[in-house]
Amino acid sequence: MDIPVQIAVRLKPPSLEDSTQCIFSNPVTQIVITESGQTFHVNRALPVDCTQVYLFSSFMIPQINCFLDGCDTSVVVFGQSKTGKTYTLFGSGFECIHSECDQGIVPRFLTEIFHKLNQMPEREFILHITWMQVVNNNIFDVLGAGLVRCCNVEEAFQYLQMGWRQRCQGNNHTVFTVSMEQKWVGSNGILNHRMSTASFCDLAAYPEPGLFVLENIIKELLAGNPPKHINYDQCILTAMLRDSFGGRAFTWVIGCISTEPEDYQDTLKILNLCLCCRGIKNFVTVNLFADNNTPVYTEKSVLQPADNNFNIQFATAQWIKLVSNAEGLFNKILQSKSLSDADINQVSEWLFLKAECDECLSGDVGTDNKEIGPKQGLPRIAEDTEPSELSESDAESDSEEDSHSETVFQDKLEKYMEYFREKNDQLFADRCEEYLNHIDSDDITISEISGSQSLPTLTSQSNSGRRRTIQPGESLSGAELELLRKVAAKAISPESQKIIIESHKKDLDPEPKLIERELLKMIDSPKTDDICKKYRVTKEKYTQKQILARKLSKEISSSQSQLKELINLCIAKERLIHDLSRGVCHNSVNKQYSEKVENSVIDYDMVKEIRRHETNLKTYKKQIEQIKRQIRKDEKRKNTLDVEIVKDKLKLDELSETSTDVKDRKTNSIKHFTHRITQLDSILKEKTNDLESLELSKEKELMLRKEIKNLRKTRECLHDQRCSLGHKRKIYKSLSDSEERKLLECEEAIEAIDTAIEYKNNLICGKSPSASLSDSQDNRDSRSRGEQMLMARLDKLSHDEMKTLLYRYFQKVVDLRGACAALEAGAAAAAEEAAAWRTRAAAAWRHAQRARPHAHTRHFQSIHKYVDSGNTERALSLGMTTDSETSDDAMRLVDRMKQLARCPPPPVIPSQNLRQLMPATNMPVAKVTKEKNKLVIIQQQQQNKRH
Ligand SMILES: Nc1ncnc2c1ncn2[C@@H]1O[C@H](COP(=O)(O)OP(=O)(O)OP(=O)(O)O)[C@@H](O)[C@H]1O
Repeated sequence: MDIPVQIAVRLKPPSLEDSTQCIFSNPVTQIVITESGQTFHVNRALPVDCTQVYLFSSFMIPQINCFLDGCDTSVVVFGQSKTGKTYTLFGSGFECIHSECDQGIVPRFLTEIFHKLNQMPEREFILHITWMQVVNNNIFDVLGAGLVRCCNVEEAFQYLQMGWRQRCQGNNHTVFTVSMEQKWVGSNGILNHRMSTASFCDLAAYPEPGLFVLENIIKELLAGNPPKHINYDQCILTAMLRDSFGGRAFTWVIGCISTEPEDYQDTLKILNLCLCCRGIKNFVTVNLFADNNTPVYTEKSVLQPADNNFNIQFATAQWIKLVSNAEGLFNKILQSKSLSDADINQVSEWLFLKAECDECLSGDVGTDNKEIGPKQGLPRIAEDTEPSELSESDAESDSEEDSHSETVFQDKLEKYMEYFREKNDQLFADRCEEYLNHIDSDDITISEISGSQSLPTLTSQSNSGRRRTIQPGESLSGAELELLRKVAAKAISPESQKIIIESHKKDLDPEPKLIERELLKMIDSPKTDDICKKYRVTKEKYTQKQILARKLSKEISSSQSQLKELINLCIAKERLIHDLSRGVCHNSVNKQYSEKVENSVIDYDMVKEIRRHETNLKTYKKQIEQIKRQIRKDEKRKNTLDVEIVKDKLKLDELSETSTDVKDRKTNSIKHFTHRITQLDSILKEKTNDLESLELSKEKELMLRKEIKNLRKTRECLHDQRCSLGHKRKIYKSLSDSEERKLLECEEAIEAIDTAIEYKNNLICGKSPSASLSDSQDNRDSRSRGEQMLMARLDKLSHDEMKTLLYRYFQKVVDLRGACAALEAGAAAAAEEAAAWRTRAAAAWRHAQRARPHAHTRHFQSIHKYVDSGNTERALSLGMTTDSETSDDAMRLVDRMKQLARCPPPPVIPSQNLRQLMPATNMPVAKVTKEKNKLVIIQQQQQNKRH
């Protein structure tokens, strides 16, 4: 099985506590990160304070189990000088003064191996150690005795102590090897014979030449797809590490690195080399001996064939029971729907094979078999059922013995029944628990399955077990494959296992993974886009590979069932041939000569028949070979696909992790920026408002100034008009009515324009126009209710309405002024007339003085006095009382007075009073002048008041 080289990175603790660290590791995410942010994904990122125990337990247990199961293992330590390579592999030393806690991987490995072997007394083992050093491409045996046999841990430690003392110090490579041969008979009666080697290599630091050669080989291996021939014999080191890189060992590479900034470049080099190793795939297999898996019978069983026969029959019966139990259990598990697709396939296949077995056992195999007899037994152990026929013949020869053996048989039957029932129940309970644990946590330790007891059950679970019957020792058994699969699963790190489970789960779940959805939804950015793209491409590949793997599984299982059919046919044929041959022999040996002649024709036919069957058998065997080759090819392809799927899954996970990181960082920065933007936005809004108001006020000011300018122009025009009209009136002493009105309009308009200019000036100066225009509290208080209502109404008028109203008032004012002027003129004429009359009255008086007595004089004097003072009523009343002899002039005077009394002089309306018609009666009057480019505003309200 292809298992990638596994990588662990160990950081050497900084020499000083407060010294700066330029490399960090995250044991949770298994990432080593440099100060520049460069990340290295490894299988184990060990913490800087990682103890020797932690290091050992974090990845060496699966290696030990693998080694015990017959696989080669390897630990290779890379690193610059003084980074703890030797410390990691061996510890600080093996003298009494050295603490056990400091023991490195090698002593712990030896301790654990001997401990486990002690727990498995059924295993015979021979364990050897070697300790070699490569100094300048020369090999140097540290122990001086080549392979050294160790029977127990104490012996091993003695050699360790010795080697530690004898080893060469300096920059050289050290290779420590433990090789072990094991033999044991499994509870299934199968002899297991395995050989495994564990090598531990403490590599020299750069620039040792062998290291460069190794580096090149690693790169060659990495680039070689399909694998090309690698020349390992370039130097001693690479020859020794042949199995560790691109070979058959289950390899862990440990990168020992320094965290000191001055070693940064060297550290990066080591990390990159480690990462290169990660891409190498080793083909790990169980090293089986050529004589493995052949049934082994104990002495007793050889001596008592009848008992053995019985045992086999009984075992067959129990086996059938066991298989039925398993069937029930599998059906239950299938119904629970908690299995992945691959598991469902496996279980379905198992059930299918079971059904086939049932058919076979019920005697419906074929006509050939039927001819032979009813006792078929299981196809795989068909030859073992032969002794049953023997027992028949024995029965004929010795019937007495039979009756005795029947009682013994009954006793034994009961004993074995009890024993098998117990065993069966226990086995199933164990398997069931293991299986459920596997479903729950996917965390079966290899040690659980590596024991000899677990093998039969695993064989029963695996269809590949059939291959053993076909070609013993040539390929791996189902149990072994299962074991390797689990070793591979263990070796891939718990994270990868999770991924596999996830991927299985996902197959059942049509909903895409959350992270995937999230990833696809991610915010657009070049980096995220790239990740998304990569993720999609990898995902597509991954899905295709999964489909292909499933297809291959199906193909394999159909080939296997085909194979099974053919094997059954072969067995049947062999039996037939065997029986026919026996028949021929029997004829030729036992019969008389005459009978022989009689039967020679029959024999001839039988021989022909045998030949025919033999030809058929050959064809079947050829087909079997072909199918086997095909299966092997498919399985290899599937294994490669499986590894690729796991790799893709890892890649997908990495990508999703990266994208999550990017996304998190992005979200954080987006949050930060959003906050900042909100802040800036509010500031901007404030500033914009200020600016707007400033701009507005500037614009407004400009507008106002423009308006004032225009108003002034209009005022000038009006003023000109007024002047010309006034001039005309001066010249011609009077004006036409329309001209008079025009003059008044001009004057009023000029006054209105002045007010408007004053108003706009107020606005420019920043005085609230409303303050000047709107009614102040005083005004409001002083107003009558009617006025207040009127003001309220005016406030609600629209612009146009206000314009119309103002225009009307303007016309009214002009009208009033016109009327006023007319009245003034009338009054002036009347005054003139009164003066004329007074002159005439005086003349008349003088005339009367001369003609009348003094009494009248006083009377007329008082009349005149009242007329002069304007008290016409009084003058009139006096006039009434005048004598009848009063002159005609006096009478005319009286008439005129009466006329004047009926038309009193019109009241003079000062023009400024017209302003009171406007709502703002106390509008401030400001005089705006320019003085050295500054506006000087003189408040004139007081003056107005005085007016
Ligand atoms: N993780 C660690 N914890 C405690 N001590 C350590 C650690 N790593 C290394 N040391 C100590 O650092 C020193 C150097 O370690 P070691 O000799 O193992 O380095 P090295 O890489 O094998 O060096 P060289 O290449 O020269 O053989 C030793 O004294 C060892 O005890």
